[in-house]
Amino acid sequence: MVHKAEYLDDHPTQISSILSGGYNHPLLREWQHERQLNKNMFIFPLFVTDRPDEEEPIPSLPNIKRFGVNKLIPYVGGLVAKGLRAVILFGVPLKPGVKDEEGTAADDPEGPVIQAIKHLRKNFPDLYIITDVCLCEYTSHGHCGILYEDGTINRELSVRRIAAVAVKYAQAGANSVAPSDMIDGRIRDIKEGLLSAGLAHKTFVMSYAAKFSGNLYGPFRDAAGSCPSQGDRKCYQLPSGGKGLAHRALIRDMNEGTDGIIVKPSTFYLDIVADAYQLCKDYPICCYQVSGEYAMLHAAAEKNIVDLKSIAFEAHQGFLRAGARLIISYFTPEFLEWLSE
Ligand SMILES: NCc1[nH]cc(CCC(=O)O)c1CC(=O)O
Ligand SMILES: [Zn+2]
Ligand SMILES: [Zn+2]
Repeated sequence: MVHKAEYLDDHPTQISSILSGGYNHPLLREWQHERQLNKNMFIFPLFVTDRPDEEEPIPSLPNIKRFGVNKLIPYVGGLVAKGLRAVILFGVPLKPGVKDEEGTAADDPEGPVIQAIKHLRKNFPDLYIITDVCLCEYTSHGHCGILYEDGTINRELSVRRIAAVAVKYAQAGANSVAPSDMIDGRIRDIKEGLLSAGLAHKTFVMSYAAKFSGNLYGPFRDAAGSCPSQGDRKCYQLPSGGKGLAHRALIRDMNEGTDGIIVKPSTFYLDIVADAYQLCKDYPICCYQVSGEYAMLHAAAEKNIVDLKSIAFEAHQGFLRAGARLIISYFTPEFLEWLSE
């Protein structure tokens, strides 16, 4: 067995152990990045409500607010001026009584998402609009699909409904649809729906292909009011130890015709991101730094355990290192500033 390159035997000074010459200058340190963080990689999550004048902070998500359409446009305008390229929309229906078993409100033409798509499209023609597609914000039970009487997911009805919602968002002007339920077969139904609607050629299907069920979605569920009233999502979203299952889910969504791949959460799942980079090498890989990850970094910064800006760079550089090309991040407004400095 060989532990040492042969030529080193002639060099007792171990010249190959001297690495610091490669990073002793700030510019050199940047040259060591295979890829640099860039404004065009960032996708900003927006919570949109059906109360047009609402602008409401979310206590567990520092600096993030829920917006009604009237407040959304000026807010997004400020970010577009700083270089924002893409957003992902999450609907938050607040009107009492709109939630039902089937999530009917998800594609209500007067509902928050379709209204937001239309206003954003009109005001910012170049903004790339992705819509999260899920039923959990709209169902009375808070699950991501339609349920059988025994509370388990009715796959057939769920994916049909999710596909119908995705098509409505694309018809309203969304550039991309991102189904986040993880129910088998929804990518195929969405693609077929887009094809029948004549929209498949201009809609990017970005699947949450490896979405793990876990402890990091709490602040989001506060923001969106989408916590399941009974049970959890463990029967349709992956167990945290499920590396093999994650691979199979990535392959499933590629076979069903997805265009892009999201891995979520990110920081605790960088091995899965790296695996996706190999397994889905012909697809753009997107990391979603979820609400819990974001909130934890803020909490640590408030306790002076970390410096917020440095830790945010470190985390996001980790996503790129693992193989991500896109990042859904609540830090997007900060990065638009930081990357301008
Ligand atoms: N299914 C909807 C959805 N899409 C993205 C997130 C979470 C994002 C975050 O925590 O920032 C969720 C919530 C969930 O699965 O409970
Ligand atoms: Zn050996
Ligand atoms: Zn959901």
